[in-house]
Amino acid sequence: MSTLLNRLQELVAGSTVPYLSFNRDVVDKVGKTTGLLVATYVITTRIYSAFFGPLSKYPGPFLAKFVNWGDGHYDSPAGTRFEKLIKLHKKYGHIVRIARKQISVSDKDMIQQILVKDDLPKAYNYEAYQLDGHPTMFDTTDKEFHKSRRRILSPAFSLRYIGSMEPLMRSTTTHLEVALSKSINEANAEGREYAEIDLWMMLQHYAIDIIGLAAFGTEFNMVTTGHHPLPEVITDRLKFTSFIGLHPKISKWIPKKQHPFLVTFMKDVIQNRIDSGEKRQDILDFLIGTLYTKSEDDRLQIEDIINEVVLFLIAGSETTSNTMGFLFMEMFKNPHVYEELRNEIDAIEMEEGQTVLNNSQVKSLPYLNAVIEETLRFHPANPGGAPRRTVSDITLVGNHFVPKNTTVIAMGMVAQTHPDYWEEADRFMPERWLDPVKAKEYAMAWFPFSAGSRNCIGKAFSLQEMRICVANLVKKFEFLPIESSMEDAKDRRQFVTLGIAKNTFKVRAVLRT
Ligand code: HEM
Repeated sequence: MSTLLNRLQELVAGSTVPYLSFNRDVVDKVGKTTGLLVATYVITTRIYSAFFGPLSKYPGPFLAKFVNWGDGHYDSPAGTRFEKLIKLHKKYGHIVRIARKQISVSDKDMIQQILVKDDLPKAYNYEAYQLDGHPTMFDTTDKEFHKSRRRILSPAFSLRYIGSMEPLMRSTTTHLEVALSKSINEANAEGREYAEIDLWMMLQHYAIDIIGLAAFGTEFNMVTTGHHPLPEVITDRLKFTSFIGLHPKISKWIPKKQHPFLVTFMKDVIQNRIDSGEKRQDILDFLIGTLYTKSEDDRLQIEDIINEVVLFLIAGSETTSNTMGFLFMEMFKNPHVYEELRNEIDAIEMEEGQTVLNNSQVKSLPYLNAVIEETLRFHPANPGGAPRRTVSDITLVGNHFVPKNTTVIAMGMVAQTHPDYWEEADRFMPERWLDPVKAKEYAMAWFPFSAGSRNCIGKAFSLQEMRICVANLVKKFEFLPIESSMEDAKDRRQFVTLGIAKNTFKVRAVLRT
């Protein structure tokens, strides 16, 4: 009783010291206990998930069992994440646990299941690409949203429509030939037998000119003039986009706005198109059409249109030009392939008055198609795989259980070079595609354009462009490798699209007579 009285007297006298120290003790104890409980919970659940959880049976790097690190973890040096994943698959097999809640899969049937049969939605890291809160057809993770966008844009990729793109592909090919011939003639005038040209850059300019015309009827003239501010801004964006895509956690804190130059440029293009009332039936036309649609769900805002068009410029340029660059590299490494292709193309005569081979002359050339397919097998534009997420528990072919909320990467690049599915898998061998029965079988393990509802909408477009460009270049020019360029080009990097570290590939070019 007297102690209680003493305490009361202390408090009344304003001495709060004992009171506070009593509280601090309690707080300390509660804090420590809570901390201990949380730590115990985290450690126990991590240990459980690492060694006993449903993903524990899948092999992978030891630390990956515990940490849910982002894709950036494997991306050192920058742009080489795909090489790390390939190595992990070589070491651990078709299913690798690459992070606590992430697996990478290279079994062809499982990939078909993930992308086609189960059609799993895209993983949330795609959202890092979204600008100003306006998702595009490529980066949305919402299946319904995607369906509606794809429906709007599909007509721009119908075979008939792509056929109508042919004249612009042929005229851009003519520009490319003129630019190349000019360099060669200048070199000859200076007494050199050949011109040294940057084939990589020339092909990039070519693809940008084509997609600029196809997407919104704008002539960039990159092939002729060598520069235009819009593609240059887009190239910068691509590097930024690649970084944020790999580091989605950091990217949450970075404001993601469309580049002001792109906004102003595109707003002008859209406004001019609306004011002129011109109907070009290009991608922009289909997008502008949505501004007047009755259905509110289908009505896009200007920002949506800008982001979609920019997406097409990105998705439709380096993917295609870099594939053609790799194709020439492979032909330099395999001269018999170059010779075979040249023979096939030389057998086609130019028609009276014709200066450029057209699509109907080249679309069914077996060897040309085989060389393109084989190039895409070794150098797919997206070698880092397609990340998807499980929205419920699933069982992959062969009874491999994968729980809900797991990121599953469909690692097509590994499947399409795996000895389980390919004879002489490491050899660049276009001939393998010439036997229709075998080709059908191989196609089941070939994913350069992905598969399922999120496959590449531009596949037919890019194939047509590559056939026309490669056939005409092979027919009219002789390209010869430069050893140092070939050596440099071995360093491949993926910044959204697969490319080469130096972004330049010099070759010697001669006019064929
Ligand atoms: C060699 C050329 C090309 C290759 C190898 C290629 C490859 C791919 C791949 C693998 C995807 C899926 C990406 C993912 O799941 O993250 C994709 C999607 C896409 N591609 Fe391509 N692409 C090429 C050319 C083009 C062209 C020329 C265009 C446009 C004209 C284009 C437009 C798109 C779009 C819009 C998507 C997103 C589709 C969707 O989610 O519905 N691509 N492409």
